[in-house]
Amino acid sequence: FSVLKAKRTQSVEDSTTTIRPTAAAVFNGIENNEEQTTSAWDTPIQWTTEGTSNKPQSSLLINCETCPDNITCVPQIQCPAHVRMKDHEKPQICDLPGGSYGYCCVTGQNHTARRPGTERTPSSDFLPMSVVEQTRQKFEKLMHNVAMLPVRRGQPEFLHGITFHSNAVDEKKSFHSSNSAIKQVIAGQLFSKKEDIPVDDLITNNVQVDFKKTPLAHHCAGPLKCGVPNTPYRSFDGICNNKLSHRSLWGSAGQPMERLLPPAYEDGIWTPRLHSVDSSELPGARQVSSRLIKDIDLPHPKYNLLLMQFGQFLAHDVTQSASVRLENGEIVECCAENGAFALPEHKRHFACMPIMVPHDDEFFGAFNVRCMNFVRLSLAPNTECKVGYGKQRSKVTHFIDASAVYGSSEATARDLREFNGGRLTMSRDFGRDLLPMISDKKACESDDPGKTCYKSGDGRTNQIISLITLHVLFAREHNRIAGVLAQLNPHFSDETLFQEARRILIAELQHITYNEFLPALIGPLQMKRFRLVPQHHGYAQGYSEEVNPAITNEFSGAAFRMGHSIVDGKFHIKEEGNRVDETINIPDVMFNPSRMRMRSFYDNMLRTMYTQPMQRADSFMTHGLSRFLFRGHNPFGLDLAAFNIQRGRDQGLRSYNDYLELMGHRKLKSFEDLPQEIGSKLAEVYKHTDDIDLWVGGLLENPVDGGVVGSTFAEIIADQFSRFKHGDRYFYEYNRDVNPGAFTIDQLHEIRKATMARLICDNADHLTLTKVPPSAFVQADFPPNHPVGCDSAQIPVVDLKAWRTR
Ligand code: HEM
Ligand SMILES: [Ca+2]
Repeated sequence: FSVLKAKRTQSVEDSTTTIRPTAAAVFNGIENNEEQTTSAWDTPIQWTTEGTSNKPQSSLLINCETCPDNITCVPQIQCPAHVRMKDHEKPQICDLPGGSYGYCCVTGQNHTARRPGTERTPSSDFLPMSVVEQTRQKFEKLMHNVAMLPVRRGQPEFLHGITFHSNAVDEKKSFHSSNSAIKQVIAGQLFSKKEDIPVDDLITNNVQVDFKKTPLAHHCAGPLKCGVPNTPYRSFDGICNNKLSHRSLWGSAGQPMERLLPPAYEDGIWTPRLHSVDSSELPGARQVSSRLIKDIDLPHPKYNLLLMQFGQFLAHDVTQSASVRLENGEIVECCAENGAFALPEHKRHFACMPIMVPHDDEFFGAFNVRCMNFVRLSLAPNTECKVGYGKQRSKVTHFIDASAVYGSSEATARDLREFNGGRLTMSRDFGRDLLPMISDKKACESDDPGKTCYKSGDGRTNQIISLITLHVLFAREHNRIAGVLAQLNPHFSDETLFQEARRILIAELQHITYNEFLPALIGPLQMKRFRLVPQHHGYAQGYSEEVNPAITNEFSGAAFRMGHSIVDGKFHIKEEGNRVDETINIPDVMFNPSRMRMRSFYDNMLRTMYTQPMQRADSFMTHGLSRFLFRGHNPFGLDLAAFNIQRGRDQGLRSYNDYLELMGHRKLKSFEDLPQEIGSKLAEVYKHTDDIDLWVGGLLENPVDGGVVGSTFAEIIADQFSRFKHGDRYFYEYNRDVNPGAFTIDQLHEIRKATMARLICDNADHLTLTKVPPSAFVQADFPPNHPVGCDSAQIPVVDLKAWRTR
């Protein structure tokens, strides 16, 4: 939005002037809702007890380095309590790196801290047994009184279900823990209705009712004892990253997603946002998608498909939600007769939230599709044993720890290891190393023996062939490192070689993420503001055991799904010499990786990715994803844009407007606050600016300077990567005081040479790929990024001699 953008950059620029005394002055444009309670999820500091408005107008920005202990200067998005404050209560503003400003905030990133004294105490502070019994009855009814129709193999919905699959053991665990969480949610719904608890108290965790002594307490976690707190290698499941026993589960597999703002659940517990602020129904997800998310080909002028593909690989490292499943592990079906209609409500599974397709739909109408299967996400039990809203479960470790390579449990890692020379198991194919084949039928489309599907640490690997290519690249890099370490240190055991290679690979992945990928995506200002820039020398500071590294719903449900817009509908596979050999439509290579076996395909795919432009991050998406997703052999597929919109509502994301406010911007009061073209498009679909779905609003913004996404997504993404850095004790840049597996300064120096280009050089087959652009996420013909030979000084080598121990 150019208008919006102008307003926003203006406020940032303003902050560079020295006379910006109070938050109130800066934010005088922000509405204040007098009716809102002052209950908050964070505790910002007021600079003087009388309130900031008493500060002399000429005072300078406060530099938080001079603040008292445990007060930090954070971007507004990391101090969400300000949203509920009146102007004169707003926290003191302070200097952030990059010439921008933030808020002095006491609790840093703890977004759920309550203000003492504001808790609401219902008639009892424990859950009455009558509610527990009602819960049991309701749950039984939900589980057994409905048609348990599974989705059939061969349907696009089946492949969609694979997206949430990990492995049989984890699926079982997931099923039981999600059921416990659903029971807790039902109890919360019954209890809050009985006690007439306002939604606002529920969504701000302001109700102190525990169910410790009831059967619902099955999953209430006591503090976990972490055996040796200083093991040099991170655990596979991410447990015990945080040394404090009551936070030892933070960031580990199976832990709940957290949130930047309270959920928009209509009942305060788990009912999705389905209504406009004027109480009418929100426009359906498919309507929004078909009206606003068109397929227009706008290639990005600078970045290539490798950036897109690295983004998805990274997304799968840090987040995997799971949909609610049938008891036997099968996928829930909410529609009937191949999507001709939705099952009647009394027959539907409780987790059904089908996407209704209008009869005159521009595409699906012709196929008589009126219903698209959509199943709500499973939940994680409330570990504090308190009545509260449902939190979505993520199955993978939240940290950036190459869990997509090694898995998110020790058992998965074991299954992937060769137990020889520290290596991961690979399959040999025409003398090349590819991933091992998979035997679990639930992870692949077809039983056809001619079709291969591959196994890695992540269940989504076969989703698209370019993703498999990156998985091969990282698995090969692990084995390459293990091989070099074995030569340098012949006395190393298989276990030491494996763990050391893993530690180095994770460090390379983290370095490439923060050094190459993230700056391209969110631009230099956000990198500085959120303190994400890697250092050139020495160890980094900034670890805090207060920072929860958890994925936020806003990140997984909206901001990082910007990636769906940068996908191109086709791969133009070119052999050397620029002759187009094959154009592949992406639905043809979803869960259909047989091309991987062609001898030069791996090289060709890598080259295509760094040569072919990605698409711009905008409100356009290829029909390959919005009409033909996972079509298999069917004439039509699914609509990923509609899924993203429906998923945001399932996850309780608030409207786009609320996130503008969170970042300290003015809310949109009417569609006229937007440039005419965008405003009128949105007004055709939404009734009110408070209804706009976050994913849609975020994609409509202009990119930030030097970045790919608009400022709302840039901030949500920056906040997430700040959690991954400041909340991960094993982050590669930390020294021994923090990180028990810290690198020596010489080793760190080598890790900092890691680039995506070097990874390609070291792990390509070099059959048809000879030269690589030094900035591998930038298009190869974007000057001065001309491809060079792998022995060029422009692509430095990570010298593993720094790991020689004798
Ligand atoms: C290349 C083609 C891609 C396909 C076919 C694909 C497909 C999907 C599907 C089916 C889902 C689940 C949708 C739902 O039911 O909610 C999903 C989720 C997601 N996708 Fe993609 N995606 C692609 C690329 C990307 C890229 C490039 C990114 C980021 C740069 C990305 C980021 C995400 C994220 C963050 C989620 C949510 C994950 C979770 O928490 O469960 N995707 N994608
Ligand atoms: Ca991970």
